[in-house]
Amino acid sequence: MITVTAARKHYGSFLALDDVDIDIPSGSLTALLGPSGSGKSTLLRAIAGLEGLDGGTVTIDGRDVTAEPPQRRGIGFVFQHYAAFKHMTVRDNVAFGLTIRKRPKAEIAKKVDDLLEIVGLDGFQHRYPAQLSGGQRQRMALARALAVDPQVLLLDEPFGALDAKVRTDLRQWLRRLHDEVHVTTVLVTHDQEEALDVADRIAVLNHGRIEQVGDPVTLYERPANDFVMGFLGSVASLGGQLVRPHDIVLERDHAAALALDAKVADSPGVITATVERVVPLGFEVRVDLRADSGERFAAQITRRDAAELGLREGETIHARATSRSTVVDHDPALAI
Ligand SMILES: Nc1ncnc2c1ncn2[C@@H]1O[C@H](COP(=O)(O)OP(=O)(O)OP(=O)(O)O)[C@@H](O)[C@H]1O
Repeated sequence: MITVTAARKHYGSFLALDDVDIDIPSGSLTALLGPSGSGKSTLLRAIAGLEGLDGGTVTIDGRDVTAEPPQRRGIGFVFQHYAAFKHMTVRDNVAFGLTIRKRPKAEIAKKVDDLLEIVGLDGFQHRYPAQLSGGQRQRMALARALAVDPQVLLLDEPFGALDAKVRTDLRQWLRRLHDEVHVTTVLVTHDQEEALDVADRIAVLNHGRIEQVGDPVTLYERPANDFVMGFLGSVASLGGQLVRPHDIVLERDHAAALALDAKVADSPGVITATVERVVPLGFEVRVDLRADSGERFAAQITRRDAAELGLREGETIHARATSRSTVVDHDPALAI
């Protein structure tokens, strides 16, 4: 378990970490998610020991490492732009941490072979970093970080510089790798889809503070506040209330909309709106709407529902958030 308690960090007069408390369970893959400048990297670097804190403590498995340098914290680190040793082969790059620790040659050879297989780079041991793709280089970086059996693996936007398809492949690969090696992993990302896809816990940061920590489903379905709700998925403002676009049901008939089972607290009720656009998104359809009040919002419905409704631009429709709606929980007692 990594425990960060009351972490504070200033850069000049700017407060980058504002009394951050977080527990990261052993064996978890925890994502630090937040917008640019929210303090994710600063928190990760503080756990790594690459950034000193103005106040607060970091413990790893019960050991207070606040005053320890990075090399004594038992961590492996991978950055967005991994600094490989260009003049060394893949094999020697991965072996680096073991070589400087003067491990026996046979042990190093076995370990490197095992790791290259785990990261899917067996057969690449004699290549140089320049002869690898960006995704392969990041996998080599992970193998190198794992070589010294770290207690904790810290990843700062490791796939940030790669194109969308490679990113998606690599994050699924990371999830499988984590299931195999179980090392406590902390991943910094600003991409909510990436966090939802790979992490078993997500901490949402904003302005140097943690807004909420929880598993992806809890954060998506029971966000503690508007910020978390808006950051983890699309939102629509319906009668002044934030709801998920796919939790909005559309009816041609006002009475049918009123009859919908909508046990949502502070339900905005039935909103009468004009269809502005119908946008096919594949399996679903996004319906852009303008309420009589002038408020614009979007509903997301299946193609089948859209076909049944036979929606046309300019028509009037009745919208309601149903009982399945994710409505922000304003009760601070329930906020995690
Ligand atoms: N060495 C530094 N000196 C001054 N300000 C810094 C320094 N490092 C970070 N900051 C500032 O602290 C804030 C938090 O930075 P941090 O890198 O932790 O954010 P982040 O959430 O990781 O953002 P990003 O996704 O853009 O990397 C930012 O406003 C940044 O400009």
